[in-house]
Amino acid sequence: MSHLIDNTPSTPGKLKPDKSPYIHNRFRIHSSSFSKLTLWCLFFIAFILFFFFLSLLSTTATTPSSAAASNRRSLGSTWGGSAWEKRVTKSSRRATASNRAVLVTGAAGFVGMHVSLALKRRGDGVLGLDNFNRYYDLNLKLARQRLLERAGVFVVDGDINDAALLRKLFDVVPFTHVMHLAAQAGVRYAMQNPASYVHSNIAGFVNLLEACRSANPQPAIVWASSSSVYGLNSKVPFSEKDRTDQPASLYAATKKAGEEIAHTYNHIHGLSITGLRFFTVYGPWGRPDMAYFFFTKDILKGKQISIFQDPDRGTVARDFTYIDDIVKGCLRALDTAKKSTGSGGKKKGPAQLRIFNLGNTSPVPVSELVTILEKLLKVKAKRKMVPMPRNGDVRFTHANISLAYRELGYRPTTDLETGLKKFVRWYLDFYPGSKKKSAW
Ligand SMILES: O=C(O)[C@H]1O[C@H](OP(=O)(O)OP(=O)(O)OC[C@H]2O[C@@H](n3ccc(=O)[nH]c3=O)[C@H](O)[C@@H]2O)[C@H](O)[C@@H](O)[C@H]1O
Repeated sequence: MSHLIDNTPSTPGKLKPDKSPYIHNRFRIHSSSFSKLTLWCLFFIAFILFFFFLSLLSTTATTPSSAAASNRRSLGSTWGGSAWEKRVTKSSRRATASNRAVLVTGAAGFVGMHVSLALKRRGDGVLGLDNFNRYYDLNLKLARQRLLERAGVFVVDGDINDAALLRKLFDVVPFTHVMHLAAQAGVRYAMQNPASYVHSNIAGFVNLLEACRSANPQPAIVWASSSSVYGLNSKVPFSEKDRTDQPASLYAATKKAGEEIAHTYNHIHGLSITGLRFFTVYGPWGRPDMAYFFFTKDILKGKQISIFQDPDRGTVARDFTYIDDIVKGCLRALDTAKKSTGSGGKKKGPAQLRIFNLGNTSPVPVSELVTILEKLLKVKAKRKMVPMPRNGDVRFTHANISLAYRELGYRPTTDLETGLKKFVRWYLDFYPGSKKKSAW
């Protein structure tokens, strides 16, 4: 130890002069073996770095598989591999009587699940796609997925913003149709998370249309617009020819933007596109963020519910439409959709572009909805009448469905009480403890 102490500099940058030849020699011997060791270490490090950068280069190269891999990482889903491809192919295989292979986006969603089941039941090839986001209870989405799985519908876990995934799906399956139901829904949530509406309803929709226009053959597209596009329009009932340039929520604005984007892709690329304006869809397996759903939950819990009232004209009402009627409308839209005219990204001629209202044509005040729920649940609601907040809601919706009737043969048959009865039966079955906890 002493020699080391002896050689410590007394002045910065200087070594003390060597006093012993022994020490001097040892130092020389050490320093020469040290420099050899350093050299070898440097070689070794350079060698490792060389291979590290080589592997980095090969993973970031823009080959489809590496792009897919990086997309997968960034979007948090997992897809790919031969077992996965087999499931995709099997699910998309149509029965002999059908000539349709349908990609259903938002398949683990409310309308998506019902439409997928109906398509599968009649023999169409059906592949689901869903990003399983956490906007509402994931367990409900997973339960829908299990139901679909049992019916032979595979739901791919992925996002419509994942271009590589969409490319892959169209490579594996020549889809004849796309039923696009994936969206960020809810009119009031847009105040909290506007970006999610832009992400799903605009960026995601464009990404999907890009995949469709490049696909060969190009599929025909049927997609979910919304009654909310009528916004502040006061002319009733709402007809497809009425004004849709006064949206009352960002949700409505993104759906309206979707309609304009659809026009562009139809015009430039020859995609056949049908937009369906759904009017407040309800029923079994519904969305927990919707009023009829959380009213049921809160009434059973004995919690107070807020019923919105218009400060000027009182009644707030909706043209509530039962899920089975909506499903029939979706299937009719699919069956009457003409083929897209483009191929390989090039338009070959004018293509079909349609928009339809799918409503029930009989608006019901929200207070009446609550009265029906009270009767079905046998529990009195704790009502609080509050002025309708100006955060996305509109006072009234009422669909004119004559165009859908004429061209699709769409005719809704379920009144609100009948539909809610089916919803309540499902709810009590799905949440078995909820009735016992009620204030009844
Ligand atoms: O047709 C559509 O295009 C949209 O339908 C649905 O929107 P809405 O018609 O607004 O349904 P929903 O929220 O169930 O409110 C129902 C009624 O309860 C009233 N309402 C609501 C909440 C509350 O606390 N109190 C209340 O009175 C409220 O004022 C309203 O009158 C979808 O969510 C939407 O994604 C979109 O698809």
